[in-house]
Amino acid sequence: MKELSIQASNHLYKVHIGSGLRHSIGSLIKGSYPQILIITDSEVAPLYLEDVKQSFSEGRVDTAVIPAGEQSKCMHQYEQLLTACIENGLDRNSLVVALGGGVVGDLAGFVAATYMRGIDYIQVPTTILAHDSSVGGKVAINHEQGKNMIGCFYSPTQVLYDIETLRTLPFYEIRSGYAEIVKHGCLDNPGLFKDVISRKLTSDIQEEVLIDHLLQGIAIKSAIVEQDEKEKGVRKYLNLGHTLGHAIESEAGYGRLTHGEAVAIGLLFAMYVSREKLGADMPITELYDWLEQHGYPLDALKSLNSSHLIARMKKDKKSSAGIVNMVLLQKLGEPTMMEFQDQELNDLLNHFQEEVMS
Ligand SMILES: NC(=O)c1ccc[n+]([C@@H]2O[C@H](COP(=O)([O-])OP(=O)(O)OC[C@H]3O[C@@H](n4cnc5c(N)ncnc54)[C@H](O)[C@@H]3O)[C@@H](O)[C@H]2O)c1
Ligand SMILES: O=C(O)C(=O)C[C@@H](O)[C@H](O)[C@H](O)COP(=O)(O)O
Ligand SMILES: [Zn+2]
Repeated sequence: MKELSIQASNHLYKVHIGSGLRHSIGSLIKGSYPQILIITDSEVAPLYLEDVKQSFSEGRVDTAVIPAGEQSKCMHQYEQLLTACIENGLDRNSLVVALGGGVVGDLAGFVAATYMRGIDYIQVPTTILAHDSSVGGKVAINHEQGKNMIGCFYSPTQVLYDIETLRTLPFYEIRSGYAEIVKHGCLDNPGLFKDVISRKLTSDIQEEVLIDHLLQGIAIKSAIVEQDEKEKGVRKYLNLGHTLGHAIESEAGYGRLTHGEAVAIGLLFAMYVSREKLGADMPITELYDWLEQHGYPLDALKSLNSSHLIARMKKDKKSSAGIVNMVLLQKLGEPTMMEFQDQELNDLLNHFQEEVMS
């Protein structure tokens, strides 16, 4: 089992990565909780809920299952889960277990953050993408007008990552998760970026390779989060590819593209803008070819209206007074921020479509 520690503002928590951990969640948890609510989704439940439930030998364990998919990161599911907390009699000594991908993690984390003004929760990630979402403490639900608009910073007390669960992911969820690994490489480890895009992803990636990529991604993320938990400065860099990515997700309709697919298009755009505005030498063609080879839906942008996308980018959390603030790269491994007015962004988006995406 591999282990990493992350220093949050008010506690230190560990990330454990290993094979088959789901069978030992109950015994790996630090502290004792008389009452536990496991929150998961309708696709993960038949696969892993019983294993996790059985791992608890003491305490009352209740479960709540939300419909799988991005649309569940919403006010309705949030309210239903709070009702489940109340009806199951959870109190301030109870624990929420978020068993699933980023949707369950963000939603269950937000429930834990707000129920009785905050109770403990642990993340039990089951997707590759959740190497990113399970650490750092950003928890949220979406609003029709924008991703993660309602949320807070609230770190888990532990992250228990059972690598064996990743074996049941469909291929498009593997590539979705890899978009955030590519992002982490672009931000702080050009070697990781180059390693990933030199590979052909398959459904049976070697376990050692996968663990190595996940650990490198988590290490990059946690180093940034430890410096700036509440995103006053350098944490904004973790949003590379998300200014356009989030606009695509909400404009297309939540769940039409996966988060990673939208971020992948956003990464290409960030590289394109970095080249145009900073003269940066960017591996745009290499990344494009790798994404295309793996079937990322690169033509999704064509069907979306540019001015609608810009309006959505202006509502991004990094924007201020309607001025869009994008993460760019001076070179691989050297992120920076730049502000954009609508017209310039509109021109860049149109040229990007013509020069890179067509
Ligand atoms: N909080 C953060 O820092 C952060 C970081 C990155 C992304 N996110 C959020 O994470 C979400 C995306 O997360 P995701 O990609 O994990 O999506 P997800 O949670 O929707 O999971 C993807 C799909 O895979 C299924 N699934 C999950 N685990 C499985 C398994 N082991 N085997 C088979 N199927 C499985 C799910 O049921 C779902 O249908 C987005 O809402 C995004 O905004 C948050
Ligand atoms: O942890 C962060 O900080 C990130 O930006 C990681 C992103 O991958 C993630 O998608 C995050 O939820 C985006 O946050 P948001 O504040 O832009 O909604
Ligand atoms: Zn993301």
